[in-house]
Amino acid sequence: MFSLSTILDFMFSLSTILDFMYSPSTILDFMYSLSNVLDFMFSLSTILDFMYSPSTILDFMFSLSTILDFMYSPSTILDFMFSLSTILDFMFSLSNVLEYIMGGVAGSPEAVGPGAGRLLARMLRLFRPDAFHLVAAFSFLILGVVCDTFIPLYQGKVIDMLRGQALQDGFCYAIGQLALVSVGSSLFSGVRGGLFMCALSRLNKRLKRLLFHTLLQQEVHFFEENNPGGLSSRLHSDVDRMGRTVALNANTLVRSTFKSGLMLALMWGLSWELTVLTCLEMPLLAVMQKKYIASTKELKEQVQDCHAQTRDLALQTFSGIRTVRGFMAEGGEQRRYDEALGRMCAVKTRSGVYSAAFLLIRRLVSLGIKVLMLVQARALISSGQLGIGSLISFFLYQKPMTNNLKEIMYCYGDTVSMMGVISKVFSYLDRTPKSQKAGRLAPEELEGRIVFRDVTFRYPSAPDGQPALKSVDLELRPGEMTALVGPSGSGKTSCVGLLKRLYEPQGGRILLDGEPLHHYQHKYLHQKVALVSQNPQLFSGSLRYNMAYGLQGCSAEKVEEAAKKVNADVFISEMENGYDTDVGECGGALSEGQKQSVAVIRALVREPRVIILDEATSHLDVDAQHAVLQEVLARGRTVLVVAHQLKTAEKADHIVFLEKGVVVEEGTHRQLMARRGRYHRLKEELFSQPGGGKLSQ
Ligand SMILES: Nc1ncnc2c1ncn2[C@@H]1O[C@H](COP(=O)(O)OP(=O)(O)OP(=O)(O)O)[C@@H](O)[C@H]1O
Repeated sequence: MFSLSTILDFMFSLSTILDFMYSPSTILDFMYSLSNVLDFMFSLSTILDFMYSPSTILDFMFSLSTILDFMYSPSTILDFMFSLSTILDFMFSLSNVLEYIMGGVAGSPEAVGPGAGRLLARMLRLFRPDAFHLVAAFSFLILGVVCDTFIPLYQGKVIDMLRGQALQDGFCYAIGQLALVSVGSSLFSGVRGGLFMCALSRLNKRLKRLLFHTLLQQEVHFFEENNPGGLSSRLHSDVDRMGRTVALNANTLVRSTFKSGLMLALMWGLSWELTVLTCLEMPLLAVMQKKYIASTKELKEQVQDCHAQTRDLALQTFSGIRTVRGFMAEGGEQRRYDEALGRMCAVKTRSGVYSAAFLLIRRLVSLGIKVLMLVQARALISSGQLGIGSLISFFLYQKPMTNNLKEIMYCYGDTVSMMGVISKVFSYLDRTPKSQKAGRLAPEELEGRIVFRDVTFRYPSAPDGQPALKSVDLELRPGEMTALVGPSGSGKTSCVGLLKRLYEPQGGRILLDGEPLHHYQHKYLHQKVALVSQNPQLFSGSLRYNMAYGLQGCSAEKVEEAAKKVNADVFISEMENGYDTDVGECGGALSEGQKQSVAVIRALVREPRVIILDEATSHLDVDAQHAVLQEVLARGRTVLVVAHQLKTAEKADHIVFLEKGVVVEEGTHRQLMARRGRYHRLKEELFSQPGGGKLSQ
């Protein structure tokens, strides 16, 4: 018998390890199966010990007699249960309060909105491609549950057999059955956990891919309205959370519901009176849970707001560290962060106190029901309607049964708390970009003539609704360099934004070779109309990757040829890895001038017909500036320069002077100076200032 017990011990520990390996994240599952195994091992070893070791017989008898004592003396039961569970309740409530105060709370149950069922159904439909994994997982789940549920029944049977002779004929058979269901329970739940994790990671991949794709399609204004940190967190943590919550909760819900049904049937067979009392607890707790969720909804929202506020504050400070340091604003930022932390702590403490009070009341209700059950059990045993083995079986069912019900309620609360996140993610997935859909036009020959005809444009987020451009008419001719000049805020950058279709005008049209911009293919338009800005955005990767950015199949020769034309090959050849040099995060390993060279090459390799230079060469040396201008103007290209420097505007063939979103003057430098109008006045003003020469003030 000893060796049999050792083999069983070994098998149980092995199956538990396998279980854990297959479902590492399902800690609850693991703990639950572990407790089953432990339960079984405990009862088995107790039974074996009982037969072979007299001292344990005494222990066992003592524990049995304690149970019997409880049955026959209600006052002891009450004393014991009150003292034990009051201590436990108090400790639990205290730890809960502390956990909340220390900031350990996350997630918030929100009231279920009318569309919650629809959202959930849609979320579940996303699992459709994983149907095979899910069917297999649920099959193993049901097998595991069946095994699980029969464990206490066999334990009760074995205990009942002990009351007769030392060894009955069916005793070994009953132990074999018990071992079989225990091993089956661990094995099936392990395989089920593994399959669920597999389905979940596949869903995560699909959902993230889809959301990233949808976000990439949105118009630029969307990214101005939603900060990048928030979007990235939706894409990563929210998608992870919603997948995990729905998958694990569906798993737990099915398992707990099926198991509860099966257990209820077995418990009803043992004693219907005790079963009714057990079931009383559930609706009471459900009503309380609902009330608690409703009353703390606002508080939970406040906790989330506070989290977002502190996160944004830290992000803003870290990303603007140069400004913070430059203006010695560390103290101010620290104060702002401390204040935000203080607000968060206060809200969390309030939320923790509510939660602890709820928990305390819930525990007291559970305790009351337990007392009633013990009183009833005593009456049943006295009248001979219930055997000790059956009562032990019933109690062995009762705890997991209560746990199942708690799990079902937890799943409900957890899923409800995810509704806000799920609906936000779906709202992004459903969002259609507000920009006009690009057409299919992609002519082989493009002259590059741009015409702004009566263009009026207002930024969607403009606070006062004032248009940035009002009835603008202008023409950019091929082979000519046109300069946009005007004071700060006059609308120069807005013209560039419209030309690159980052925004859509509300009135008028922008034509490229006589066709509205949105008639052209998206890829074609951005290849033929290239923008080089003063502070170009570089991405982590090599110089070559950044130069050919967005161009698939761009040859190394083409990149190197463009670099030579603008004298950039000199600094590249001095770098240890040449074109393969890593530019660092956001190009942090390059100087401002080197970044501008990369941006110019990035535009040139596209062989554009229209080039927009937004003070794009301000950090280059004179030779490089000259080389860039020559290359840009070659091949009859249309060039638009946003001129912040006077000398840049003077070089242009045509100057357009903007003020408050209106074209007030245009012509060559000579014509505008002769007219002695706005351009002339600005030039005079600049020359009268020390260090003058900058047009945008
Ligand atoms: N993203 C935006 N959202 C709302 N309003 C904006 C936005 N960008 C610019 N504006 C407003 O539009 C107007 C024109 O701005 P724009 O950037 O086109 O001027 P600019 O001539 O390029 O100025 P600067 O020379 O300083 O770059 C300004 O009144 C500005 O406040």
